[in-house]
Amino acid sequence: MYFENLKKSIYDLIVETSTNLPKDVRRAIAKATASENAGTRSAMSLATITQNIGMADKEVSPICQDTGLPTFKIKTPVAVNQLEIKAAIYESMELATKNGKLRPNSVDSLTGENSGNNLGAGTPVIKFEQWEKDYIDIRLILKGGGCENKNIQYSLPCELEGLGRAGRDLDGIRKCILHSVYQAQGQGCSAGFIGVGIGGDRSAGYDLAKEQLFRSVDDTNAIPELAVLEDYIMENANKLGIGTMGFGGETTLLGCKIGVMNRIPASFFVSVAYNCWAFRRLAISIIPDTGEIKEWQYQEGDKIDFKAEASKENEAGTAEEVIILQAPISEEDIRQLKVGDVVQINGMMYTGRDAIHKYLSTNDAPIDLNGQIIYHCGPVMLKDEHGNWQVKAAGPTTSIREEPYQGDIMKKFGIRAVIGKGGMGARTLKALEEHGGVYLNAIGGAAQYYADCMKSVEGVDLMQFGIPEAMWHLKVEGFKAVVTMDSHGNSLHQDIELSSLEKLAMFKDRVF
Ligand SMILES: O=C(O)C[C@H](O)C(=O)O
Ligand code: SF4
Repeated sequence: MYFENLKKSIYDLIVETSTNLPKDVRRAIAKATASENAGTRSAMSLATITQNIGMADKEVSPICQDTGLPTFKIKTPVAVNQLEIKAAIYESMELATKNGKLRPNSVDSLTGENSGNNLGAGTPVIKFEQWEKDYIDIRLILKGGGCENKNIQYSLPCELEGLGRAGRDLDGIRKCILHSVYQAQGQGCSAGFIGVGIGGDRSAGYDLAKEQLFRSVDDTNAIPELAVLEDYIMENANKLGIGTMGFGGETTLLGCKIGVMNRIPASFFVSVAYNCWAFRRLAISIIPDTGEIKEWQYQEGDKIDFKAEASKENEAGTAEEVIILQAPISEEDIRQLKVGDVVQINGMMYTGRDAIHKYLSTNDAPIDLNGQIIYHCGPVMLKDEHGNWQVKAAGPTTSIREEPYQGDIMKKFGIRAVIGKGGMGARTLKALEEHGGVYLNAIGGAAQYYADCMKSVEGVDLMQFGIPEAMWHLKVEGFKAVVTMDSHGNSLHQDIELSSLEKLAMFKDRVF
């Protein structure tokens, strides 16, 4: 019975972590929502984000389609069998994947094959420690790939754009942390949380940074200098004006937690783990005799119940002037769109992410893409009892990874719009101008909100790349996005990057 109970406890932890955002994270997001100016793109995005949190909770479905690299940190009393816990984790992971609570996310790095059940070499990550207490503590974080890609490690001393020299002292650390927020821009689905590790070697530094993400958002650092630094960063990183999704705005950072460990004389690392707003981490205490849950962690304070229904702000943001797009779209219509326009898509779109872009660069498309819309998205899909595919979660993925291919592919196949998040670079911008195309920024992490817009799955191609990477043919209704790169050479991402760099430079002078 112990093993069955243990499996159930871990399964519940996985489902809860994937679908129900912790109380402290909700409060931070509510605070950001309250401070954003009404009518801005950031306010509209936050309204979508909070609605999405409510929907995930209500439907017990993933908050974001990228359920990340599941990382378990476990503390056990001395006599507990750790191998049994590992076995229970494997079985629970498989079941949670089968039930659509986790996306199959474990990919063979050499062959590209998705294992389909979230198990494989190095996945999930499981780390054990022993302790003197009489219960088992299991912590889980589901940290998505987009924010993981924005982690950064500095080796001091170094030169930082906008900030100049960062030396081997508290002030140098301050500069690195501010720079880490700047370099993430909106790509890790800002506003984000950061965990910082000072010291260690390269791997211990990152471990320490990630460990900070397990601290409660509301706690105060026990080391006075670091408590001051955390407050300083929270106040000043929010002056960078990057805002939600990088649309500009008041809140760029939702939390900053800093830890320190010793280093060796030659090395001085500052490691930063960036986590998106979809900050999914929870913990349980387990009774070692029965395997049952004794207590859920992170339960302090009020729980803000975000509504699963559209709010006024969300409607207001879209109602002012929504442009309806329906594919196939003509070049003429696309050239009318300008940065800042809010669009609503009705009709067909086709998913395509990393594997598809690489494939399309050297192969024919499986369907006619002339005038069509490509959606950078790796959804969570499940078959219903009739064998039909259902979209379970389907927010955008970070588009910049497709930068080497995007412009050429749009021209080659006549694609008129791509949807993703975080924006794209100069090469794509040039192609949008030459060919007549737009980049549409969807709200990152709003996987339930977008899944709800998907009215039917009309087909799928290239399934050999696995569920997240296949080309899904989706019929949508009321799919909201913002034009952030147009065919006239304008890019909101470029503008925000420049203006935030100018603001970053205001923090050049010594503070500590
Ligand atoms: O893999 C995904 O679906 C999204 C990813 O987490 C991202 O932020 O790009
Ligand atoms: S899509 Fe955004 S919210 Fe989802 S895991 Fe990636 S960074 Fe996080």
